[in-house]
Amino acid sequence: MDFIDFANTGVQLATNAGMGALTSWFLPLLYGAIGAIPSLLTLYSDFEKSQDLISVPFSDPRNVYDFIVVGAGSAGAVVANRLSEHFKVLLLERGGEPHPLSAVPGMATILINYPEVDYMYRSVPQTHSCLSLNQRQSSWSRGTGLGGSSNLNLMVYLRGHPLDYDNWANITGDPRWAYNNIIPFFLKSEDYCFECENNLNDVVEPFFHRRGGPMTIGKPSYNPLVEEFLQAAEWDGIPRVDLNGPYREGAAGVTYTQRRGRRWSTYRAYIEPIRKRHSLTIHKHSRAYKILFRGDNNEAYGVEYVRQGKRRVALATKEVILSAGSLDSAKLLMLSGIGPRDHLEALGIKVRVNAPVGKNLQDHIGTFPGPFLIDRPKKSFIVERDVGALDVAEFVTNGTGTLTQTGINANAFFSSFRAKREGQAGWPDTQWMFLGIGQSETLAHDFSHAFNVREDILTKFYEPIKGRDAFQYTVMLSRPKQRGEMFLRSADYRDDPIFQPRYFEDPSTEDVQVMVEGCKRAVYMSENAPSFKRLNARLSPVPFPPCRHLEFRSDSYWECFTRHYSVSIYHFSGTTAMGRRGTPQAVVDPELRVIGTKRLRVIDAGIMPTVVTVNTNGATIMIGERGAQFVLDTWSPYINKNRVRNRRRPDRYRLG
Ligand SMILES: Cc1cc2nc3c(=O)[nH]c(=O)nc-3n(C[C@H](O)[C@H](O)[C@H](O)COP(=O)(O)OP(=O)(O)OC[C@H]3O[C@@H](n4cnc5c(N)ncnc54)[C@H](O)[C@@H]3O)c2cc1C
Repeated sequence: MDFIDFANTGVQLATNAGMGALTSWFLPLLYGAIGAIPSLLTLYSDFEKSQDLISVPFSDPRNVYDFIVVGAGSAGAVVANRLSEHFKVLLLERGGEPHPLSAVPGMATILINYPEVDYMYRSVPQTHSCLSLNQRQSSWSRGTGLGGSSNLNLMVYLRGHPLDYDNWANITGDPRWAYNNIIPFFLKSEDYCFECENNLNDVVEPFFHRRGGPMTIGKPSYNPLVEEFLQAAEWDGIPRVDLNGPYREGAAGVTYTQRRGRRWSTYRAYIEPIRKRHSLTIHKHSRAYKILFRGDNNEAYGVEYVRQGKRRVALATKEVILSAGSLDSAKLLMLSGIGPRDHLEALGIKVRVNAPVGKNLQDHIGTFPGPFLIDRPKKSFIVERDVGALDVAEFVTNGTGTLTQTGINANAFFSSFRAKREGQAGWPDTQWMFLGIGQSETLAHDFSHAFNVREDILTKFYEPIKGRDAFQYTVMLSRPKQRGEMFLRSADYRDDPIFQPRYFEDPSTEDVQVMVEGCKRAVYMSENAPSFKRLNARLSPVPFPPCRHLEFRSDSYWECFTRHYSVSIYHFSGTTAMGRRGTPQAVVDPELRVIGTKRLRVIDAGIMPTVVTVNTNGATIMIGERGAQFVLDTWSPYINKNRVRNRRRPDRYRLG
């Protein structure tokens, strides 16, 4: 019984008991339930871990497979599925089962930054950004368990701009990464919910969508203020488009990885349906810490890992594939002797390949201009008003209603002064995520918890307007110029790496100026577009506390605001960048093989040579599909000889 079945039973009982009575005591119950989240998470994860422990055999079984895939996240789940259609695959995953609460989109922001579901990495203290964050450290969340960060993310599904991929094709010299050539891999994964289109004015390009793939994509049934936002964007010159087709600039209501209102993680899409597949073995609670190599040409033949506290070795007769995410695949490579020579030698790690691992680290940084107060009541989403017993019932029984949204309701992409000056007006470098959320009681606490922002500052900023209908934006720097880097803290795999993003440290200071322009444009549009004027939308009069000394709304105010209230949008990439062999940034070649080794690939968000200009999950799933196909093409002569195909296990999934 999953969470939804469990909740269904509860709702049935509650309905029988009389829904009116339920509604009156629901609010205290809701707050109680939110307060109990840490205990619920711990209880579930302890239980799940001990259940898994029972399944681990005492003696080592023969641990030999065709392929070992390390990490079952957005990309790894795809790779394990596609390869195990034809070959014996071991999928190693550091975490366990996805937490049942993660199925509820309305819980998404609340669940971030708990150790049971999130590795909770932190950047080093920043000097030009994140100034109002605790210790000036950006929160670098990473999802754990089967599904990885696709269990924890805010579910926005966007593929990216055509030029993102044409640029990759240029960098790699490989036309297979050009937009037109990767579209089939987006389509391969997609199960587009055409019937979820709930706004007649939205644009959908049917040619760029299909039904029937594993990954269901669609629009949530509840999307506050989105039509007003899209009309405002049009008024401001940003047309309505299908943001999952080709566009120059454009805006659209949000598309989520969602089926029947629930989160549709890569676990749900790619792993759950094939858990009985005979050729797939899953070892949960299994953390890889070293790749095994043999010979002078660094041929990978296995992985050392710790499973439920015990050291294990697994062998791969064909390839080892790292899909541990951009931060952990890079870490694993460095621990195994592939990385910058000086750095590895300083830690006493034997260098196999001197490679720029961790050097090209990129992320998207965001800030939150607003809130914009509105006069029409009940237009925005306010949790204590808009989530009642009936809403829970609606979600559980129909998969509709207020709980089907994560708080991000629409997106728009446009080009800043810099993009225009550089002749790239058709390749947007700024994103607005539109948040139709009002000023809930717990907003300061929730944002503080999710993004590591100082709660005292957010309380002063949001408290005076508590309970008001409102909306706000996340402005995101889609094409940052600055690059960061990551290092190992030590040669001990248990230590978190050191992450230095260097947000806003580009010598030109234009990264922050692009953000300032995005904030000012959001204010102008929100206060002047007719669709928002009808709601009397206006910027809250409360200035951001650390920037009080500056003229409110001036350029210097917005720069201060952006430097203080800046957070990671969790789009870490580029640490194991693909490129032409022999070029300084390349860690993997265009077929994702680790340069300087044999039988070793990286297939995850780390291979992006430049971060896509949109949220990264969609691109990472595509990388999983594209990468898996490279592997299958390499080993195609063996495919027909393989008999494991399509056989199913009698039990739920094989233990051991
Ligand atoms: C809070 C949050 C919100 C986000 N919101 C969005 C959004 O709305 N839309 C969007 O497009 N993108 C979003 N993203 C980004 C997106 O989810 C990621 O880019 C994407 O999931 C990365 O996929 P991946 O396969 O590279 O890594 P992951 O999905 O992180 O998978 C890595 C997996 O490897 C496992 N692992 C790590 N180390 C080891 C090891 N040593 N041994 C074994 N297993 C290991 C991990 O447990 C994990 O399961 C968000 C991310 C976060 C964290």
